[in-house]
Amino acid sequence: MRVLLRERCLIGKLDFADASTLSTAFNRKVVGQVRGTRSGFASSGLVLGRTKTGFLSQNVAQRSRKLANSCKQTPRLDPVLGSVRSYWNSSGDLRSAECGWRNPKFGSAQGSNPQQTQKGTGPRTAQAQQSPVDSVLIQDNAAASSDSAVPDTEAANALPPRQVEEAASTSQSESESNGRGITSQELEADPTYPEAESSSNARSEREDPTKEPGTTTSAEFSVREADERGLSRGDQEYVRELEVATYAVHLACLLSQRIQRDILRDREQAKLKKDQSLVTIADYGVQAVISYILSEAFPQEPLSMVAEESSEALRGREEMPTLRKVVDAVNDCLSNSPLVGLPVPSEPLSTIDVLKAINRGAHEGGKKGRFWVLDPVDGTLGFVRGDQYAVALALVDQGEVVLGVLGCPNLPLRKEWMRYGHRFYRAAEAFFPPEKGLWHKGIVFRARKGGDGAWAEPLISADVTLESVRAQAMRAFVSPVTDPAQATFCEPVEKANSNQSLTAGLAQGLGISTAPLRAYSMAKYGMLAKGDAEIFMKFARGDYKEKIWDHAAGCFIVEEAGGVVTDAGGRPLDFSRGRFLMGLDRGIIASSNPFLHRRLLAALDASYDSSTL
Ligand SMILES: Nc1ncnc2c1ncn2[C@@H]1O[C@H](COP(=O)(O)OS(=O)(=O)O)[C@@H](OP(=O)(O)O)[C@H]1O
Ligand SMILES: [Mg+2]
Repeated sequence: MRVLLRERCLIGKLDFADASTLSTAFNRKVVGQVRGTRSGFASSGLVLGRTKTGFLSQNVAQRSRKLANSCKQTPRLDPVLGSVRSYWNSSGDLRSAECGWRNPKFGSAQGSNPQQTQKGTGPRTAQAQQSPVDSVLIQDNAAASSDSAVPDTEAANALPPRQVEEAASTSQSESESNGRGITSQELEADPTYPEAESSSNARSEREDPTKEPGTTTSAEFSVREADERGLSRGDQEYVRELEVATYAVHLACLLSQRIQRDILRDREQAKLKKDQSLVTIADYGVQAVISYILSEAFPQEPLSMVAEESSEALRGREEMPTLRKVVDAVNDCLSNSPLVGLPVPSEPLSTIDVLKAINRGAHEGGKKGRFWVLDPVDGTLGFVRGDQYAVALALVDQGEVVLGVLGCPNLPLRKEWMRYGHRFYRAAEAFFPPEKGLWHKGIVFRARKGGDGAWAEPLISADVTLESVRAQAMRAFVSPVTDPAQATFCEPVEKANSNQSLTAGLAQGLGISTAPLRAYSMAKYGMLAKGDAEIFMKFARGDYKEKIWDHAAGCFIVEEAGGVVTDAGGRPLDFSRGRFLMGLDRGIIASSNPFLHRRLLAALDASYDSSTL
């Protein structure tokens, strides 16, 4: 009798030194290694399998090596997924192993010929002979995604351009003058924007039929809970704001996830702004969704928000297809509102509604009053590359950050994964099913002043209820490590955004021995808040002025998780001086505890040479 076992393995160009980290991350044993050279590029990798027998490992390694050598194009950057079939006889001896793999980059499946690869002495089973080597297990995440919803441009072109341009150019001063930005006449004149059928259908399906008009929303419920628990007024402050902000970020993350999948299929969707920074439909869409939800939840006062995007770049006839996509994405996203206990808008938002919502982000900030601070898609570069990014929302009251919500849709629960590209993580996740709960879908951090520290919860998704997400929420704590030699530091990926030679020198001075963890976006603050790294450093070059939306939410979350964030002079970041972090001394540093922070400041004092920046 023969037993056919199908082993799924992961083959990738990974450093063998990473074996233990990777096998911990996978909770799998490393069973083989691939080495080979082709076209001048070294091809090497690991084979991870579920088996515990070294027997398979040898065979797999041999087969994989042959495959690597026989391929015209060896994988250079992306890890490659493959499969191994092994044939065992009844006594447990391996008769043959076959290995196939595919480089998603080049799209061609590579596989060994079953006839040639058979090593065993016994005859092959009919089943084994008939089925070809399963050389393509999973495709690149983006290609496999089923989302489409790319609207036709005809309807968008039907919009009178003048009206849209006017709406797009509404300045904050105008919007402050009437509190809503666009006059009711303009609103009425809004042409019947082709209402997305899908949005209204989705809405009627999703609308909670059990919810009576006038019943409490979850946000109200929290306030009531707080009342019942007899909390003082001070303790209750910002409870409702935090709830609404958290729901808004959860929902907006769904929008960003969808657009990220679209972008990975079609990179043309990312555009350059005038300042040469990237912008996508997600930036506008997330800003509109969050702005809309906040202004609906707190209608008593006009929404004040300092946010990265303005609709200026959406002006003009040629931008109408983009604008149309933004409006569709916003309505599609808001149709999911019941997922977070919020009502669906009675009518889908019109183009003007969306432009107005985006333009509410033009507040100047400052010391007085309350304003929200939003980076709709922080780490746009990571976003378009299918990697880390964050949706970051904070509330500033009288110049002080009082709550923060940081959505990190691609942040893995296990820090080992941060050493690898996120697309690898997604592909491998499909390969080795997640071990723990809902955390593989992304993480949302939240905290408020006077609350009980920072919390992390899994990101909601279409099939995951708010209740199940909340049931898994955990307090987020910074790492307990105090020995710099044991510490990990993180920093921006791009050299242009931070002086990496300066940070390398500082790390060396501190005795940090591990390589820096480079990650896009405020996900780095998230990593600190959940104990994945002990230090964060960013030293912008030249006269670059840091923006408050790039740090407000992340900085607050880290502090609430027990960490310290200052500038390089040891002063707290000042979010009360407008849209920029004015008066910043050199750069931004964050540590998991005051002890490490003092050591870092001392190292900075010792090694800082102003000519290096
Ligand atoms: N020259 C320069 N120096 C320093 N910082 C800059 C610079 N240019 C842009 N930015 C801001 O940095 C934000 C991205 O920071 P990251 O930590 O994600 O950087 S990196 O992409 O990982 O290198 C990025 O945020 P997003 O625009 O939201 O991506 C910018 O606000
Ligand atoms: Mg940013």
